[in-house]
Amino acid sequence: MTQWAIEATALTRRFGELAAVSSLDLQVPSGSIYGFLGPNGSGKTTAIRMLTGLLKPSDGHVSVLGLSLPQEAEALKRQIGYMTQRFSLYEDLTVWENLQFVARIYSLGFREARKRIQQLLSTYGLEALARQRAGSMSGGQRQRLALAAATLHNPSLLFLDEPTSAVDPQNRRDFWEQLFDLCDRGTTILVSTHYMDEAERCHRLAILDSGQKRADGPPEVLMATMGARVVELEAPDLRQLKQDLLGLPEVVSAAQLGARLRVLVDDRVERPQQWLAGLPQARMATSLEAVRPSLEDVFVTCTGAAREGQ
Ligand SMILES: Nc1ncnc2c1ncn2[C@@H]1O[C@H](COP(=O)(O)OP(=O)(O)OP(=O)(O)O)[C@@H](O)[C@H]1O
Repeated sequence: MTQWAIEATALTRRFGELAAVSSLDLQVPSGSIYGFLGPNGSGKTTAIRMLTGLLKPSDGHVSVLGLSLPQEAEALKRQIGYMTQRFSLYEDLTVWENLQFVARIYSLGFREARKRIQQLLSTYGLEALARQRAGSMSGGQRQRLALAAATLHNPSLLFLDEPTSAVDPQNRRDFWEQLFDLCDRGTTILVSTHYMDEAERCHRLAILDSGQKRADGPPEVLMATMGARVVELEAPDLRQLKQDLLGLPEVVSAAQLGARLRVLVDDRVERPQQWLAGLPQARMATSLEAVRPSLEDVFVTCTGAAREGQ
């Protein structure tokens, strides 16, 4: 196995005037869970489609599992699994029939298919639903079926495009347990999401915005090196305080969270807590607390989202 499951250099896809993905450099380590974090329209699906060989890049080089794309896309197909954003199985077929259909696509023999399907039904808690039509299942059940279908042929690389957008928090947690199980068994996973908590579970991630990669690395490194520190304030008039603080060049962003104001202070300010406490704008503050950064803070600092949203 090569060190990198995916390597891309200057990967670009244009649709007319629009650069949906622009000069993307990427290295995804084998055996890890790698995240694409970005808002709607940031280019996550377009990048994934290029990395699966389904969409031709306008520019750049891509190698996936040692195969050059798009030239070797056909050879790649059997080695990857792809769970698309929308449920792409047959709603009129039962769970069993859907999996049988996928097994036929991968030319599994009758016995082999039956064994593998039974295995998958057990892994993904679908045994009792085997004879149920996919169209009548809940979001979480459909998602488990889609994951079973995407992994039926034991791919070494799995692409998941916003897999948890239609499921509740408990199902999301269970789903991530299943991803870690797959990863423990050696599968490399590339997963796109716009949920920050989900991105934080990845071993590494790339932050995408308007088709460009703004940052990449392990979540804890991104949080430690984002160039700002976080202080939460409590005060009587948070809306006014927010406006006042945003006028200061040292303040990267300020966002209200319930009764608190979360302030990102440029890390050139040595003691952000004391600095804020000494500002006349913050004289009414009743509490000031330094807190751990989140990926949302990283996102705000590297995309400039906070200032645009003022
Ligand atoms: N086939 C296409 N033709 C024209 N424009 C496209 C096409 N596919 C995507 N785009 C545009 O490219 C940009 C990136 O879209 P993409 O679907 O890759 O983003 P995304 O991050 O996956 O968004 P979402 O979270 O909404 O799925 C968008 O502006 C989109 O409208």
